[in-house]
Amino acid sequence: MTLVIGLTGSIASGKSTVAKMFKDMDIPVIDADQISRDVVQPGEPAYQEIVETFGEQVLEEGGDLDRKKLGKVVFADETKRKQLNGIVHPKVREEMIRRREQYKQQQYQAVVLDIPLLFESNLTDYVEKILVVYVDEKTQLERLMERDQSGREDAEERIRAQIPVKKKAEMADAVIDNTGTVEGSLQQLNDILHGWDIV
Ligand SMILES: Nc1ncnc2c1ncn2[C@@H]1O[C@H](COP(=O)(O)OP(=O)(O)OP(=O)(O)O)[C@@H](O)[C@H]1O
Repeated sequence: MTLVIGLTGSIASGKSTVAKMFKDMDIPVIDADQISRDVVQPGEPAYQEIVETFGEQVLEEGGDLDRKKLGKVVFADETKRKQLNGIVHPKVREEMIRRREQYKQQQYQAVVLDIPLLFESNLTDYVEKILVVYVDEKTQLERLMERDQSGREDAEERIRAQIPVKKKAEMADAVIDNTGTVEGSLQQLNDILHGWDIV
């Protein structure tokens, strides 16, 4: 039996860092953000629908989707944003499930669905265990500003746009506190996986 683990957290809490630990253990990781970029590539299912809905103004010269322009078009308009999500989200979900089932068939011990907005998008039923990567607020802000070279206000606003990571931790089956060192977080991950009878 393959254990399906949902990996989530908040912006800059350390999800990618923990996802890499899973990959290093040869546990496959399905990356929702990557898939949401894949499904809008020319020739892929969501691409045509987006062009039909929003027009060629959202394309780059070479025909690729211009994500920045599209972002601008939907940013200020909730109806359009919903329209876009209505096109993209089902395709992303479909692809995540397809890959999840593939890994199950291959009888991996575990498969990880890396979904930053697992709670916000109500995808908790897609997984069996929820693992939240937590970090305290001060460290989160510092790491976000450092990584993205962004100002305090901008970083605070992006953090506020998601459910607070403390709240997510309360809804998790297991929590990694990534406020300390990466080595410390790896130790916590190993302990959690032992508890789930993996590796
Ligand atoms: N334990 C740690 N100690 C020091 N720095 C860390 C630690 N964990 C992560 N970082 C750094 O903090 C930043 C955020 O980590 P990471 O990119 O893994 O977060 P994330 O949750 O995937 O973020 P996002 O959702 O924004 O993509 C990165 O620059 C990363 O190198």
